[in-house]
Amino acid sequence: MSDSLAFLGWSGGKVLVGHGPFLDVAEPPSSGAAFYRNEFGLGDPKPWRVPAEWQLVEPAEAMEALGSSDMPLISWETLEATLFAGVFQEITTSIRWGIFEKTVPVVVERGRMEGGGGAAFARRALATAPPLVPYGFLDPSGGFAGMSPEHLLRLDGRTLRTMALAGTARAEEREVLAVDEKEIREHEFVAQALVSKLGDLGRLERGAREVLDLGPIVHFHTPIEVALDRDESIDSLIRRLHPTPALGPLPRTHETMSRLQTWRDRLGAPPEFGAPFGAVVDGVARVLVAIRGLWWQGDELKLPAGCGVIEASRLVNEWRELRLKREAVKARFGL
Ligand SMILES: C=C(O[C@H]1C=CC=C(C(=O)O)[C@@H]1O)C(=O)O
Repeated sequence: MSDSLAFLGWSGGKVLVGHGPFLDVAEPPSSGAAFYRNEFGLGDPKPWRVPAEWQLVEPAEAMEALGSSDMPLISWETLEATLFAGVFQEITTSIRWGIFEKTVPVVVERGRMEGGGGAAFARRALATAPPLVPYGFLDPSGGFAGMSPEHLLRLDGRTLRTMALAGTARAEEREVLAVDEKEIREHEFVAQALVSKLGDLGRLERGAREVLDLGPIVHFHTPIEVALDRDESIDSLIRRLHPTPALGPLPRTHETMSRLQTWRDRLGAPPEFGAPFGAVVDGVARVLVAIRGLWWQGDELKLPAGCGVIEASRLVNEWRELRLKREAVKARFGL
């Protein structure tokens, strides 16, 4: 047994826990469990990680197994707006030139930890309640843990479920979000892109756009379900969907992806931030979008957040939205 561990909120209130060492493979096993971990650009040829041991347990049991280490003390660095402002400017120029309709830069707040955090972060993530889903991957040198509100997909037999999640406001601004044209437009880019990416796979049902409450923060949410005409592999569905315009560029081309990757690298986004993270258990798959989390390596901590930028976006508002998302993550982790 090694000290590496992965977890993911599963159906029925359970959590899937996998213990390393993990065997990295190109395809998911047809029975048993494997985790899916990849980078944003999906460059890993063996993204499936088969654990040496796995269980589906109650979150409390998974938390207990992580021990009782204290939360680390964190000294956060002041986040300078200059770098983001430069990227924002380049994005708005690209939008005006017609290269993008929408893209999603990522800003990273950095901190230094005193007293190691992995297990304590994972325990906090596991304490979350739906609609947030806990996820994480830890080894002795580093890892990530978070509570994501966004499923990239859930696949059970020929039923595929996904969602558009984009458009953000503070809880107090819930009413105005519901009629905010810019936020609706931002959301509709995502919902309509999903409909057009999936429409040829079977009978698609798009649910109504509604406001999803996540405590201090609210989003527009549209559920989408497809009754698939034939069996589809999880990997091909992941590639078809990721990144949706909730995290990626619209249109999604080699060129727009590479521009986004350059901005992400410049701003220091962790490679797995916004990437699919999921698992398969006996052929049933759940794949999240890895957002609202913490990433660490040694004593260095990162808290990334992204924001959708469209033509109507303004720097000050996006900066405020990024802070809101980071504050929501800090509050959930008790930081
Ligand atoms: C990219 C993030 O959020 C996504 C999910 C919900 C709303 C979003 C938005 O309004 O921009 C983002 O698409 C993040 O939390 O870092």
